[in-house]
Amino acid sequence: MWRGLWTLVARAARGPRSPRPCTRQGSGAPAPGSGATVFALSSGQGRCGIAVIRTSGPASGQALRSLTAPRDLPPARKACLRLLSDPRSGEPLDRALVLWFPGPQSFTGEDCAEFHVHGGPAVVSGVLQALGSVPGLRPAEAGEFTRRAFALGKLSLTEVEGLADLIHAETEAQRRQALRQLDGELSHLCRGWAETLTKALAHVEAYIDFGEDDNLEEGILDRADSEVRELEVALGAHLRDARRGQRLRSGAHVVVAGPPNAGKSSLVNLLSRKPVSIVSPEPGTTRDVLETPVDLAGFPALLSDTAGVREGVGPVEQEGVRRAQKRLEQADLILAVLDASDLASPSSCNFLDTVVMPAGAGSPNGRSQRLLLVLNKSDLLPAGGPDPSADLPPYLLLSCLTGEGLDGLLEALRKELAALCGDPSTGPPLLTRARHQHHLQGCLDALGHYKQAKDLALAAEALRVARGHLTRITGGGGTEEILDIIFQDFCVGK
Ligand SMILES: Nc1nc2c(ncn2[C@@H]2O[C@H](COP(=O)(O)OP(=O)(O)OP(=O)(O)O)[C@@H](O)[C@H]2O)c(=O)[nH]1
Ligand SMILES: [K+]
Ligand SMILES: [Mg+2]
Repeated sequence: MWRGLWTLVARAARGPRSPRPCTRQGSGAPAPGSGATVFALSSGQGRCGIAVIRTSGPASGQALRSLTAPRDLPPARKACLRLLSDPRSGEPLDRALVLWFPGPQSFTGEDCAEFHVHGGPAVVSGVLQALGSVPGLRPAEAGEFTRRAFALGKLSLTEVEGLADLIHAETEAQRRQALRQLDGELSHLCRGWAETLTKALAHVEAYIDFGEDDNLEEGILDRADSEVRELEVALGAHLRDARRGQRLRSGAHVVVAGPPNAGKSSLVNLLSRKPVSIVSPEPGTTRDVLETPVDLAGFPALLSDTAGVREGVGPVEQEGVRRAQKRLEQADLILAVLDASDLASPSSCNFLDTVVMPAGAGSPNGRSQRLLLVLNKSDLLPAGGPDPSADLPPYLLLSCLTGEGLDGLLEALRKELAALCGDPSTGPPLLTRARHQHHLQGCLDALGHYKQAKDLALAAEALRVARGHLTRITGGGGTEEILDIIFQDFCVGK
């Protein structure tokens, strides 16, 4: 009987289809293994000290031999100095380091070669042209190296996404998150969850096949139920965190708001270290929402400058105020700016009552919004600090003019953003894309169907659907359509 059960475990683990086919069709670039060997410049464009050109495919060894003298292959994975010359004319092109990576121990899993040449444009184009003349070689499409690595099982889909994010990472926190994803933490987690479902499915199928059999382990369906319950809790916890990884990838929305002339635009310019917004003593200078991507204390953010909130103004400014309010509703974090020397003015009081206080108590739609209150122009304050009669929530003092208080503000921002985006160096791996969130939710919904299923066949089917969602996160079965989207992010040579 136990043998019967383990056959089922194995069958369920294999699933209805092989999860990782070795060749893929219909995904833009030609399927790997189709015989073509590709080459591209993999380092950046332009004049540089060293440029790296690489090839991947069965003719890589031939390409290396055709361009180098002596014409033997260097030892695997060892850099060797070689004279490169054009195989057609014999003309010397460069003296360069070459590397030979026989498959499958290479980035793509295929035979690969690397040429580390001097980075001048003429050398690079000479070597690229020489490679193009070798039979069986053609230029690589954008992302084709990584695509081949994925197709040959060298990288999972989440690792591919991590690699794309690493190439585009602009802040420290983004780099940390991308590196963790590239290291396979998210794929590992998803595979573990999928295994749990495989076990639960095996138990249900065993009961379907041998339910009447006395030899079947007792409580086998209860075991499946408790596995599903544990998984639901784990998935729920990750989904609650879902927006954090995405914020870290694309930047948290930080909206600078306040009454006219409080110094909002001055603060935006200070934080972004460039003159993004016009600053002037005239109230109502900023009329539209101005967005600028910034690195705030190591976290990526999209900073929005907005029109000063006040009433009784002309139609254009009124529209600016309406847009400011709309943007406030979408903010992940509000930077509320008031003029410290003007706290008793009607516009300051109005802003405190309508924006600052409600944010602390939970916004109208029930979810509380993060807000930092900044009292700007501290240089204008008397020695005793801001007007003690103003009943204020916790605040930070700042002078955009002198820069005093900026360090304190940056530290407060770092804490807020770490809470919003999650700390990429600790804790469980984050879901970095809407795609991950979609499949986790799909998995959770299917587990709901499992619990409500009226018969065991439907219950088993629900588990298969749930597991299908998890395997699609890491790139198993039916992901062709998203491959193109993901590989669009890659440049030629990656
Ligand atoms: N003394 C002093 N003046 C400041 C400080 N910050 C800004 N200002 C001045 O305050 C005036 C208004 O600054 P802005 O940055 O244009 O203010 P704003 O809130 O964007 O104004 P609107 O866009 O019109 O709503 C300008 O003259 C600034 O030079 C500060 O810390 N100290
Ligand atoms: K102004
Ligand atoms: Mg302004």
